Amino acid sequence: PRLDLQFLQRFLRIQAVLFPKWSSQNVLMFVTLLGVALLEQLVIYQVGVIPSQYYEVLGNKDFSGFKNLTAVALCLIVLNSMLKSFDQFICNLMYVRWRKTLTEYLHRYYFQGQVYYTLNVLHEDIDNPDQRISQDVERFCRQMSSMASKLLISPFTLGYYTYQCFQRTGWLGPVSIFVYFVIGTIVNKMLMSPIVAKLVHQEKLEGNFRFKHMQIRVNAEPAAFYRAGRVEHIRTDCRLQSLLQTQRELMGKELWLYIGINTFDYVGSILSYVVIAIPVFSGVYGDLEPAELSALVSKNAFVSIYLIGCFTQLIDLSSTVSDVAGYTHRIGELEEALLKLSRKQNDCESRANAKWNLDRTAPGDTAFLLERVSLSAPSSDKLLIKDLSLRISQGNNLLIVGNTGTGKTSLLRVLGGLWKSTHGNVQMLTCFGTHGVVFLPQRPFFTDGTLREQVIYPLKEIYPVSGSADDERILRFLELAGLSDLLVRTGGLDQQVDWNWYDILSPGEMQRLSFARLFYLQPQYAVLDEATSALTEDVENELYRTCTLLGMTLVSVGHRTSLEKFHSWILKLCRGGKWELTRIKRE
Ligand SMILES: Nc1ncnc2c1ncn2[C@@H]1O[C@H](COP(=O)(O)OP(=O)(O)OP(=O)(O)O)[C@@H](O)[C@H]1O
Repeated sequence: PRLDLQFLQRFLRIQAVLFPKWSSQNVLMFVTLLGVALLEQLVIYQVGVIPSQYYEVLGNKDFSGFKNLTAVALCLIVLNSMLKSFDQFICNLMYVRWRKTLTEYLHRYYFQGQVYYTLNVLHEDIDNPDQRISQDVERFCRQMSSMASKLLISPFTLGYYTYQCFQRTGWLGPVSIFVYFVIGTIVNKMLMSPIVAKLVHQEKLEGNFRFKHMQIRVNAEPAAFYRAGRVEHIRTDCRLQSLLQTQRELMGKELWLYIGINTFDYVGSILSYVVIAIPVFSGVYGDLEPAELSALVSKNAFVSIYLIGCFTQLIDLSSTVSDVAGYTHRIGELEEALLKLSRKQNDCESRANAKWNLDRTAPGDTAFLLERVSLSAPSSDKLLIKDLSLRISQGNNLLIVGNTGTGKTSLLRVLGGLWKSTHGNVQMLTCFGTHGVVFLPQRPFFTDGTLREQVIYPLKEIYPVSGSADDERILRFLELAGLSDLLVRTGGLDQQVDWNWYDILSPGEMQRLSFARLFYLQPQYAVLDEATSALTEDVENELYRTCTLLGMTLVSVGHRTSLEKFHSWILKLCRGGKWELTRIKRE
């Protein structure tokens, strides 16, 4: 990542997100900021020429002029400070708006379909997408807003003060200042490029460090059983060290940039006097009195110092610009990956729909149709399943068995659309959810919120829309799942709890709660991936019986032979992609 064309393209794309229309709120805020900043500049100019007026009234010993000038100066200063504060306030508001717009934009793609899964599990070229969305976007918007008003106003101030400087010093003043600025910019550009690359790397390491802490937080219990404190301490410190090492290197590179910026600042302040000295020594102001000359010098000095100041401010922004460039690359990379994945997903969906419309050979009671499907694990050549043809239809419960790592869950991933098959055709002829298929993954999933929200998940609202009837259903299904006591612990279905469900439920309780959810959703097809592995055989029997009574067709992965009685087919996966599909005989 550098300050190159790619940076410009990514930056412009982000700007298009931040300012989607001319009438958008962000544009209006920007225009207001421009108005306030311009007004501020007008007042600054008036404040800037006050010292020269003081020279004049003091030189002429004009007391009433002095009083008037002091009154005007006080008013201008109050106005100036108010405008400056407003400027800051609008910048802060813009920061919040930008963050909202950009984060929501990224969320839209991130949570679309299974993009978040693909990005986190299968896409290895994008590191820490969570950190990019939460931290990098925040820093990008903060840095942008901190330089917004300075950047926005600079064309106006540069134009105005160049004209003023030209009027007072002729072409020599503005031209020498411009040349000075161009040299400064070229030097700074060279110093900034390595910083951008380093910053991108530093943010990656920052994400890795945070992830390590998150890993400990989520797995605190198993880690504590292993007495993993010492080893995790070493590993976490190791990540911290490499992060700090990169930060030190970044600071080393920034040192050269700061040397460049400060030299530019101080040489600039001398340059302003050189610009004024030229007409003074060349005799342009030979006929002026000393008081008049000092007033004129003060006025001219303000103009040229201000012009140099404008350029210096731009150069001073170099460190902010290099930060913005770093974050732009990280957010830009994420945006590109998100757009690519969501486009791919849309393509797949439309292709699936096209097939759905054209191919009407599949009977209406079929959920999945697999034709000569082969699949291997992502980024590996290991063949898990070869040429599997299968139809999963209503009433034909299927049990998938096989040794560890033979691809049982992988087959479910293909059915669920998380993975693509390497060969063959997989059709899902039903929908996800209450009228179609619901998956219970191997690791139960809970969200934050009340007990009701856990049971009705992923539905957002009560289903069906009948308050008390729904409550009764939930209570009944919690009882069927053997979780009536949970209701007492939570203090009711809708009691807000501030605990983490993973910490307070045992693995068995988690599986029971997943079943309560399944009963509530009551889909036509239930895909259960070792969903009763933490429960006794008796409880397993109970839960499976309830599923059958509720009319669900089951596709289960499991190791226990006791499961066979609930299924009519058994698919055994063997090593090397081999498989056997047999009908289970009833005694
Ligand atoms: N995201 C992934 N990237 C690469 N390989 C993976 C990924 N997920 C799983 N695998 C590999 O794919 C193979 C099949 O995994 P799968 O989870 O389907 O096994 P399984 O048959 O369900 O095993 P188990 O009985 O232990 O649940 C394993 O060798 C596993 O290491």
